[in-house]
Amino acid sequence: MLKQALHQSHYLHQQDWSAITSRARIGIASRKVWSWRPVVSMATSYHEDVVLATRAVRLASRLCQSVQRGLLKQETQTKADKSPVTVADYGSQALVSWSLAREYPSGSFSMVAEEDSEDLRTEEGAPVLERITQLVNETIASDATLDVAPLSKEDVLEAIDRGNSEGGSNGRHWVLDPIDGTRGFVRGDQYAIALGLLDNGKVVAGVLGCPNLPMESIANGVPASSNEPVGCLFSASLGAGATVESLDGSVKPKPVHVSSVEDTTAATFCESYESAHSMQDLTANIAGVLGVKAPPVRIDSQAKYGAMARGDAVIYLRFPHKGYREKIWDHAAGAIVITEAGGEVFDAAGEPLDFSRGRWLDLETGIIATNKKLKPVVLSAVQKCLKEQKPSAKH
Ligand SMILES: Nc1ncnc2c1ncn2[C@@H]1O[C@H](COP(=O)(O)O)[C@@H](O)[C@H]1OP(=O)(O)O
Ligand SMILES: [Mg+2]
Ligand SMILES: [Mg+2]
Ligand SMILES: [Mg+2]
Repeated sequence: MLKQALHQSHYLHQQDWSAITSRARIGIASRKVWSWRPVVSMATSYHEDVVLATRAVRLASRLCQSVQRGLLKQETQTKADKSPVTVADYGSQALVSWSLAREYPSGSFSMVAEEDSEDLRTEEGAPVLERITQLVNETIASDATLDVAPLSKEDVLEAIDRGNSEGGSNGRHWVLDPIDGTRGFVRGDQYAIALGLLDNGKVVAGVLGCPNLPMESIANGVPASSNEPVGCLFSASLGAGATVESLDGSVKPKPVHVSSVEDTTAATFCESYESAHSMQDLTANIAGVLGVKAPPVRIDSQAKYGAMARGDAVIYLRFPHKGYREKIWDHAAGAIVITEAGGEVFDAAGEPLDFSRGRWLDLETGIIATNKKLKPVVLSAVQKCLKEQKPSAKH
């Protein structure tokens, strides 16, 4: 409560500041950009936030790419919830947090992020922290635009822990999954650095860095080799559409749109690579009811949302096993990329995802994304299959 009250008072203060200086801020790249705004409306532009988010995600992507290239077994730990976490998860979170927070007045930055520094503060965590700090500093040093002193281990811990916000329905909060799809990352497959922005409980901007996603369509699976660059960056902000560009900047942003397929028999669907993350027997039933003929495109992480936003697949079905609670950082960036590309993301009741409730998403069984035309028929197939599911397998 106290935190929220403090946040709100900053928020009000910043409204005044923003009104006075908004004109001066536009287009000045070398100056610090504070981008507080009073209310969510179609007239509000989140362009500057997307610029900041893009810079942060690119920086973190470089660290992740470097770790994935030389991934060593001892660089993977298992968290208490049995999900793997690597030095890259921590390093990515530290870099995004550091990169964004330096643009904000002290104490006014809020971020809801997956990782925390607890394990790194133990004796066992000391060498891991050492390695993360080294990776963070190497990445910063490799960026010619950043002329800053190296971060200390304490700076890195602090940056990671800046992700401890509870989010909620008031004010502005960044939402970060530093590596979404850690299992895919460890396997050498798809993963994403997913960064969203909440304004009064609504996702208003999002950037998805997908270092292993080819710029060409993966409708027929991920090609083994390609002349197109690998590494995509999707971005979107409220009312401004969604774009894709190459992560390395060699291909400029171009608008993306979800598939316009209206006939489910011609539709393709995507889902988790990991069968432990989604009930693939249920999704196969749903696909059967819809008459989908093609086999699913199975890839890790929110890269699925990016791929869908440019039409590589028409439907995304995600039905975690009983007891799993979805987190906001696993969907915030992906959801706005899809909606700004003309699609919809909803739960089994047909409701849009509610990001205003804190760190978790409270939703009615499963997450579905598709185009607006197909929503009713997909929803009805989902509801039919859920009803027919054996009680023991139900959520
Ligand atoms: N048991 C689980 N069920 C569903 N999702 C999970 C489970 N464990 C981890 N996840 C999260 O699912 C997402 C990736 O799923 P997928 O690749 O199947 O779409 C990630 O956010 C991953 O977390 P993490 O960010 O730690 O990788
Ligand atoms: Mg994780
Ligand atoms: Mg995740
Ligand atoms: Mg993660």
